Amino acid sequence: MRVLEIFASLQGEGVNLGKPAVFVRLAGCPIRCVYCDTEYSWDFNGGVEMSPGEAVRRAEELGVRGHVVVTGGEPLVWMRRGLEELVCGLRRLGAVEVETSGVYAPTPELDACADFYDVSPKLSNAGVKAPLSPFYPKSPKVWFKFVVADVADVEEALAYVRERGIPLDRVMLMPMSKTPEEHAEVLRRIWDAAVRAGLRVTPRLHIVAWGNARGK
Ligand SMILES: C[S@@+](CC[C@H](N)C(=O)[O-])C[C@H]1O[C@@H](n2cnc3c(N)ncnc32)[C@H](O)[C@@H]1O
Ligand SMILES: Nc1nc2[nH]cc(C(=O)O)c2c(=O)[nH]1
Ligand code: SF4
Ligand SMILES: [Mg+2]
Repeated sequence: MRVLEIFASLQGEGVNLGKPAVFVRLAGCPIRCVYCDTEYSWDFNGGVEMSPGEAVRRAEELGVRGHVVVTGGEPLVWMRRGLEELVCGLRRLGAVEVETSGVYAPTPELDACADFYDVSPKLSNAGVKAPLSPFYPKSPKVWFKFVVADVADVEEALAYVRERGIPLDRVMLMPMSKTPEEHAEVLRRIWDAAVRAGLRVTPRLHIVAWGNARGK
């Protein structure tokens, strides 16, 4: 598999917000959302070739225990090519959270080792066709994060979850942002709409602290 970066940071988003964690970012994404803050991850030939065992060893060397985040790119493109071994191996460091668009259902072998799925379904603001796999609304390990930039996006997210029977307490709105200024501006823009919709909001801690810096 091709690994872009392995680093220690705080989980900046979602249900595990604020937890110290090791991040393993895999290369390659075919989805290409217009707002993507990680465009450098799209290239499938990016990063370095690494066995799952070697990636686990490097993650372990960083010394952080308790939580691991596997992300990308779209990490699930590596299913049956090492992702299952990686996620199962990383469990000796702590709980493993997989960040995914939700387009691909996990293999049973991946599902056996993943503790959380942090699924970010694509609304019309992503400008792509990326249908959600029916696996996710039914899984007890799933939390959804919808990237929103304005009131219309919040309303679209609410309609999206209602249509699919996704429980509202599993859903979070996340401000579309790459800078602290944009983060604050979008939060203010969506705040009242989130209250009206009854939807929880997750900030993006790393964006507030560092902007869109690599390795944070
Ligand atoms: C880079 S993606 C990698 C995982 C997977 N490809 C996905 O989209 O969930 C990690 C997270 O960043 C979010 N994200 C990407 N660009 C963003 C932006 N400009 N503002 C807010 N969230 C963004 C995605 O929605 C996703 O939750
Ligand atoms: N601190 C921090 N938290 C994150 N949570 C999910 C991330 C990702 O890019 O998938 C991410 C990231 O890039 N940085
Ligand atoms: S699916 Fe994730 S990594 Fe791929 S373009 Fe969209 S936000 Fe970026
Ligand atoms: Mg990120």
